[in-house]
Amino acid sequence: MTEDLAALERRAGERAAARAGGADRLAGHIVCDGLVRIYKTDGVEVVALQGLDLVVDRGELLAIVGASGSGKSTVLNILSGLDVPTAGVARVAGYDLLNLSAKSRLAYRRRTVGFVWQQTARNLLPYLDVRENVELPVRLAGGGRRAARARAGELLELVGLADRADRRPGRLSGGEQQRCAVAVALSNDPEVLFADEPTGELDEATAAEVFGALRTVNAELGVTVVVVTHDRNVAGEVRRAVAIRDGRTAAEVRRSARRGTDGTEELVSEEYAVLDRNGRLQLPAAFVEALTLRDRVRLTLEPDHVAVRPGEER
Ligand SMILES: Nc1ncnc2c1ncn2[C@@H]1O[C@H](COP(=O)(O)OP(=O)(O)OP(=O)(O)O)[C@@H](O)[C@H]1O
Repeated sequence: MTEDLAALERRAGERAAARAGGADRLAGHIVCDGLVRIYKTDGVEVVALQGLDLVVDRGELLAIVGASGSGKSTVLNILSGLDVPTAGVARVAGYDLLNLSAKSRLAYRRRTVGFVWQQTARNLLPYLDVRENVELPVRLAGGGRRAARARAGELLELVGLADRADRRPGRLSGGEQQRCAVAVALSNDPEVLFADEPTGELDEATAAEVFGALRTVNAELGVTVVVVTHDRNVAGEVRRAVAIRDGRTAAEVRRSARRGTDGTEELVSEEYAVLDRNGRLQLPAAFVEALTLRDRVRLTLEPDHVAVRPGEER
C-alpha cells in the first residue's frame, strides 16, 4: 500500500489541478484561520474551537484525528455548512462560510460538498438498491435517467461495487455499505468529500477497504477528501493527518516518499507540532514514550534545530 500512496497522491494532484483549470491549486481549497465556535447553553459558554488553523490543498486526502470532545464534529459541521462559526475564517472552494446567504448555503451543500456519515442508515435508503441509491441524488438535482445510470455505473466501478448494484443495503456488509455511501456522496460530482468516522463501526480489515475506496476516488476524480476520526491508526491510511486537541490543531503527521539506497520507494513519516505564541509545543506521545521523557527534559539549541533529551545524564 505504501508505494501506491505516493502514486495515488500524484494522480489526485494532477486530476485536481485539471479540474481547477490548472489554476491556484495550492491557494487552499479549504482554509480555516483562527476559527472559533462558542456554544452557549443556559448561560454557560463552551469554547468548542479556539482559533483553529488548517489549510487543505485541492486534491488532498487528509485525516483530522482527535479524542472525544476535541472539536472534530464542530469543525465538520462548520465545513459542511450545517453550523456557523462564531469568528475567524472558514472558506471552502471559494465559499465564505461565515457569510453565506440561505440560497448559497443550499447550493453549497447540494453541489460543492458530499458527506459520508458514520451511521450507514444516514447515508443510504434501505428500500432502494445500491444503483438506485447512487442515482437518486442525480435525479433529484434534475439529471436525466441515462445520465444518472451512467454516473452510478462509473462510481460503483470505482468503489468496487459494480457486482452489488442490484442489492439493497440490508444485504451488504458494513464495509460495502460505507463504500456505497462514498458513491452516493459523489454522485453529484462535489469538489470536496467529508467523511465523519466512516469506519467507526468496522473492523480493521474492512476499514482498510473503505480507505482504499476513498484513496481511489481521490486519485481518479481529483476530489478533496477530509476524514474526521478518533482512530489514530487512520494516520497510516492517508498522506497527512492533523491532530486536533482542545479545539486547536495540535500536531500533524506527513508521509512523503523517498528513494531508498536500494532504489525502492520508501515512505518517510514526519511529525509536525504547532508552536503557540508563548513558545509551547506538545511532543507526540510516541516520542515521549520512546525515550521515556519525564518531567524535566534537556533542551539544546543547535545551529538549525532544537534537541530534546531526557533530563538526567545518561
Ligand atoms: N451544541 C452544543 N452545545 C454545547 N456544547 C457543545 C455542543 N456541541 C459540542 N459541544 C462541546 O464542544 C466541545 C467539542 O465537541 P465536538 O462534538 O466537536 O467534539 P468531538 O471531537 O467531535 O467529540 P466526539 O468524538 O465525542 O463527537 C465539547 O466540549 C462538547 O461538549
